Amino acid sequence: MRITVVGAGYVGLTTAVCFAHLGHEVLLVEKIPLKVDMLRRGEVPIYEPGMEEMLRENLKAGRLGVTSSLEEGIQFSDVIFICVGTPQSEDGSADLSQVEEVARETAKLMTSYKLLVEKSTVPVNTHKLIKRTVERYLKKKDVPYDVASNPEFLREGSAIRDFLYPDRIVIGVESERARKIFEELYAGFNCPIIYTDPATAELIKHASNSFLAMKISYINMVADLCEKVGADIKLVADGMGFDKRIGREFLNAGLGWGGSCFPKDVRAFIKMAEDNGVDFGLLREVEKINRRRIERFMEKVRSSLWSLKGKKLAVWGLSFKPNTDDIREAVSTKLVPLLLKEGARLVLYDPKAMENFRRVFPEGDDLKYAPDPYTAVEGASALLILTEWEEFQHVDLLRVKELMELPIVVDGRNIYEPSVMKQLGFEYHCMGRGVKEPPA
Ligand SMILES: NC(=O)c1ccc[n+]([C@@H]2O[C@H](COP(=O)([O-])OP(=O)(O)OC[C@H]3O[C@@H](n4cnc5c(N)ncnc54)[C@H](O)[C@@H]3O)[C@@H](O)[C@H]2O)c1
Ligand SMILES: O=c1ccn([C@@H]2O[C@H](COP(=O)(O)OP(=O)(O)O[C@H]3O[C@H](CO)[C@@H](O)[C@H](O)[C@H]3O)[C@@H](O)[C@H]2O)c(=O)[nH]1
Repeated sequence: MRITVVGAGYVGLTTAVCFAHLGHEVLLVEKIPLKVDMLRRGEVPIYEPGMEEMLRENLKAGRLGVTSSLEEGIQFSDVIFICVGTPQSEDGSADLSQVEEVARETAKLMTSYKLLVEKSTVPVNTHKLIKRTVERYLKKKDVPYDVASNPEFLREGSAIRDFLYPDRIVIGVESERARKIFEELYAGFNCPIIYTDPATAELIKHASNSFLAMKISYINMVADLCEKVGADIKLVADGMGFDKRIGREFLNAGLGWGGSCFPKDVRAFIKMAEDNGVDFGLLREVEKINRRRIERFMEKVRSSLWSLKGKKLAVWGLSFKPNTDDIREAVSTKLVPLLLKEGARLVLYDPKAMENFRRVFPEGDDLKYAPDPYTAVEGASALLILTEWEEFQHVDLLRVKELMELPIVVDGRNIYEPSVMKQLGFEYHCMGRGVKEPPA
């Protein structure tokens, strides 16, 4: 089948590359010329494991093209996936201007049937706004079209796997013609495919994201309690997670949730509920708990070091989670300014996100970037861990200890075993876990 994908961000690029991989003919439309040039050369503007290889393979096979012309995209196929950004507006709601623009420009160019698919995360009933826009801008009023919702659930860092092997596919359609197109498109997928109305599909996406954020905030509160009573949050999460109704995923306590999705989507869901007369106080609390994680971590840093003034601190991990170079709403972007404000001198290291971070936080007298984790800890009074990159599991901790001025580690992601760290001679602070003394 021929498919047009508009927007070459995490979602659009993954959608385009994966559909091409599955044998469809895909044209990817991106409005930033620099991105178009890079993609045509087989270069990926973001770090996403496996993406570059798959992009090159599909460009070479001629199944995937990249253009900056929406007109070309509209002429290319009948199925237009809208994958543009829906960032947060000042009042917390989703800014739908990019979606509106695509709907408007598509309508102006449409001369035959099109299926417009919302893949971006949008508030409930956005499909109605798209329809209204299309009606307004259609040059010939009798051109048939459908608008459908097919929300995307992929995670950054595992985007390709999540797209190709999803837990479920959700499709909100209003016509048999649109449904048939989706049936053909997703024919090879071996997972539940839920056909519903567009409003329900739009809500499934938001309800899922907010639920996951709630799960993390919940476990973070339990982690605080664990610290007070001497229990171990990892074991509590394991014990809860074996219950199939709960599940172990998204029960990792620590610095809380960030990224380009949860913060803006939880906010948008609260606003959406409020606009519809529903007070979602529960989610406001979920946000509040998440904001407090930063302060909880700072308390640990302060109490382990007394004053931060003039102290050299190493920071490992800047991306909002491992396997991505994305620093949008990453805890690092909030913690680094706080640490600098309290007088600390920082040396930062991240396997992939340093370039992005440096653009926002340029190097200065008190802020340096290290080429590897060992250089970062040289002479440091403490090591702070903000992201659980796999690489940190494999460092030589004895070498780390030797390089540091003081062997203090404040781990915001619980990546090491407290008892092992103690044996190695570290003063190890983590989130919700104490060092268990061996039984007498
Ligand atoms: N990032 C994720 O992991 C993820 C996962 C699921 C859903 N989502 C949702 O999907 C949507 C896209 O997210 P993203 O992270 O890919 O966004 P992004 O900001 O990384 O990418 C959006 C891209 O669309 C392009 N664009 C905007 N208007 C355009 C137009 N008129 N024509 C062509 N290109 C245009 C932008 O230049 C940009 O490259 C959002 O609604 C997001 O909430 C994101
Ligand atoms: O047990 C956990 C799991 C995650 N996180 C944090 O939660 C945030 C989000 O993580 P994750 O969900 O893995 O990343 P995203 O790529 O933002 O993906 C989320 O947001 C996407 C955009 O809507 C959805 O498509 C995905 O299903 C949803 O998981 C990150 O800061 C993680 O560090 C935790 O603190 N503890």
